[in-house]
Amino acid sequence: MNGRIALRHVSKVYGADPRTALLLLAQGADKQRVQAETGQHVGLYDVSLSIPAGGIYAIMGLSGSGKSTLVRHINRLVEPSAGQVLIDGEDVLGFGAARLRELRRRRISMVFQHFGLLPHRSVLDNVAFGRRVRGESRRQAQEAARGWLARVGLSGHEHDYPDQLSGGMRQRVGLARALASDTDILLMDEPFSALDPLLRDDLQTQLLALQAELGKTIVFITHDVEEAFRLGQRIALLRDGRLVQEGEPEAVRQAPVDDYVARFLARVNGGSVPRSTGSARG
Ligand SMILES: Nc1ncnc2c1ncn2[C@@H]1O[C@H](COP(=O)(O)OP(=O)(O)OP(=O)(O)O)[C@@H](O)[C@H]1O
Repeated sequence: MNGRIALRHVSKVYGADPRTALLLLAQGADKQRVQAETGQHVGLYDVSLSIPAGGIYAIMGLSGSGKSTLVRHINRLVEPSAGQVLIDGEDVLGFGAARLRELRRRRISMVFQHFGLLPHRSVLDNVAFGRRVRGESRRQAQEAARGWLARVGLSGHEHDYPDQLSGGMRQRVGLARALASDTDILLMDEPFSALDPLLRDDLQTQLLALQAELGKTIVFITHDVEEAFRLGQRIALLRDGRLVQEGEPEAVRQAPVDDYVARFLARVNGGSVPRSTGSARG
């Protein structure tokens, strides 16, 4: 089964000669060796996974493990060195410029860690932006934007500018903007990482409620295992560009495939490190 989004054997090498790097990787070299021998950076290697429609799929891993690289393949902000990226069974690599633009405007929106707001536009115009780009009238787009700002608790701030808001409020604007775009897929790249724990908890609760109500397909990157387990209906763990384990949180928690995963999971196991099973994924 494909799922809404599927990656098939996706590899990404940042550098001028990905073929040499891919050959080394196929021979069993790791990311560090590829870098030492070719000077190139491995973003991802041979990642295949399937993201079901209508749930939150959490992607976790340490810094540099390839999380952003993976997610940016979905809207083709990053082009793979090898492999396929499918949305509803269609390979987005085959899309021409016009279809790609449509994909980004109508199907997929993105929320970034550092908000990505337009500094010289009001909060209202930031949230309305995606709808304006799609050709909606200013009045209609602003009306929808007002509704989403109310949903994330920001009524009364429509005419503020981003730099007048706290980090938590800016992130709510980012979320409202993505929701206002009315896309069925939401990519969220460490959206809550810069926030203090209480705010973070609050936004996680809000995201879970919104997802349950709206049924969007959300791909959520985090380096925080507790956040991944709280939000994800499925989780994937990356290490050095490779997918180490993927599945439902409880299944992963009960049966980590190796000691690395077991140590990574220690925090959601009350500090104890479960024994790895050494079994297959999932
Ligand atoms: N534009 C780029 N040019 C060269 N190397 C890159 C580029 N983008 C990412 N990389 C490398 O690819 C690897 C994966 O990076 P990526 O940003 O996807 O990881 P990440 O898990 O999202 O990290 P973080 O949590 O720090 O954001 C890293 O080694 C990184 O240095």
